[in-house]
Amino acid sequence: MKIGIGNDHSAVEMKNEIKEYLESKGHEVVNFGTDLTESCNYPEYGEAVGRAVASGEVDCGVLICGTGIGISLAANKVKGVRAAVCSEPCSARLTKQHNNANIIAFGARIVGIEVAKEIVDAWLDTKFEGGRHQTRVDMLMAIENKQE
Ligand SMILES: O=C(CO)[C@H](O)[C@H](O)[C@H](O)COP(=O)(O)O
Repeated sequence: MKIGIGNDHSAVEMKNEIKEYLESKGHEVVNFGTDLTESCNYPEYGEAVGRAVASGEVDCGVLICGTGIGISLAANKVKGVRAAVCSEPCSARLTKQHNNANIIAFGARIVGIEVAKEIVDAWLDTKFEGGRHQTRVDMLMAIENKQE
């Protein structure tokens, strides 16, 4: 798979480890995050990965900031994105099965590297179940097209 990865200053080391881990499993990883530990702003990186996923430039995305929350909020502003913050593998598996999340996010200040790898594996190794969940995902995405 071609996977976009993004991060802010709080997650440079974890981004590098996850990128290397994914590459070791045969994935192509495109880095949209910062490689610097100087303070920066997570919306830039969440949006970049969100746009890459929504346009099809990459198949899916991994986002990491301090908590995973801010950067996923940014990605979820992009039409077509379903970014889910997960701090353990069970939720990561379920967000693919039920929500067909196309971006997984987690916090470098919340989970350790081994749990982060388990989260990514659980999400990548799981398939969307469709059926009743497709109805709900369709409803989710239809919210984007409603006029305010
Ligand atoms: O956006 C976040 C929280 O939702 C991320 O955890 C950021 O990484 C965090 O806000 C950065 O905080 P810092 O004090 O500027 O390092």
